[in-house]
Amino acid sequence: MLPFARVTVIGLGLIGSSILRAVRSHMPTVRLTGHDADPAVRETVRRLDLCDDVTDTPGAAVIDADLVILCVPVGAIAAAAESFAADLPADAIVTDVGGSKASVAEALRAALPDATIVPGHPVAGTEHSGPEAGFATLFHGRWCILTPEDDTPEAATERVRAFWEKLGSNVEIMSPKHHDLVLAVTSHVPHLIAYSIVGTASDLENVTQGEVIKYSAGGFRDFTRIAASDPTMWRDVFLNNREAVLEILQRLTEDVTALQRAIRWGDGDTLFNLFARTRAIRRSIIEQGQDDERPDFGRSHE
Ligand SMILES: NC(=O)C1=CN([C@@H]2O[C@H](COP(=O)(O)OP(=O)(O)OC[C@H]3O[C@@H](n4cnc5c(N)ncnc54)[C@H](O)[C@@H]3O)[C@@H](O)[C@H]2O)C=CC1
Ligand SMILES: O=C(O)C(=O)Cc1ccc(O)cc1
Repeated sequence: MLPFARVTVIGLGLIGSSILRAVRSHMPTVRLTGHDADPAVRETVRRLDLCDDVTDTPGAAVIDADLVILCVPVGAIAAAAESFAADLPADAIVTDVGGSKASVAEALRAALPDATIVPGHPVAGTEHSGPEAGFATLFHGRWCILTPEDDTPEAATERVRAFWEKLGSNVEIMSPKHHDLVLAVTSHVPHLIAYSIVGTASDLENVTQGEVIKYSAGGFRDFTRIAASDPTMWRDVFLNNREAVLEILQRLTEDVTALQRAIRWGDGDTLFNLFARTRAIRRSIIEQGQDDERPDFGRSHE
């Protein structure tokens, strides 16, 4: 028994197109409809034949949907939801994939006051964007976090859970506020660090005579991958998770200051103990199969 028969995806970039591909692959009888605000993206999705119908208007896309998934940058969620509000069937469930949750949940509720909404976030992605960057296995073995409201019918949350499990994900339920704090630590601040160090290195290119790029085979290269992530998407994430990101940045600043002091005073024990602890964290992530070095992670398209 499939959780949904007619699924509509609004926003057909990396995540939206990956969902289309994954539904085709895991639930081939589901009728798939897509819409994107950008006509060039709609054309690409038609050419790639990723869904049954690509509509030119958002209203036509949702008119007979039983699940609508918003896959747009979090700053565009309100406008995207408003654009189809008048055509949404009363019994449809609306979800999204935005990387921040508290402000997104509020925007969805304001735009769709009577709808059944189960906000979500697949914690799976890459630094690429657009419909050609998507792939069907993106969600395999990855967490998808759902943040239903207190009065969301449990049956609706369970159907959305079943949908993500069909795509190969593990599903966890938490409050939007807790999601935003956890993701600030594990994803948002790490991206900010990458953007920041690559920017600093680039500013220093005059001093280093081009050697930053030349010798970027080491750890710096990993930072450049993350810092190549979509500028619109990440601008919106930081503006929509301001409180948690600022809280974690404050903690990080204190910890970096402590390391600065250890280096200045030659306190090798402090440095060694931290590095040993962080090495163990990396090893436990790999043991849990949560790293990107899995053979099916789909990086072959890079
Ligand atoms: N990129 C990643 O690794 C991940 C992204 N996310 C979340 O997924 C969402 C989408 O991100 P990506 O797919 O990476 O971005 P993307 O840039 O590849 O695709 C976004 C698409 O949304 C379209 N769009 C923008 N405003 C629209 C509107 N009002 N109506 C219809 N279409 C509209 C754009 O034209 C674009 O094609 C974001 O909210 C992001 O936080 C979640 C997990 C991972
Ligand atoms: O590419 C990477 O390293 C990522 O961290 C992917 C990612 C980006 C944004 C999300 O909300 C979730 C996952």
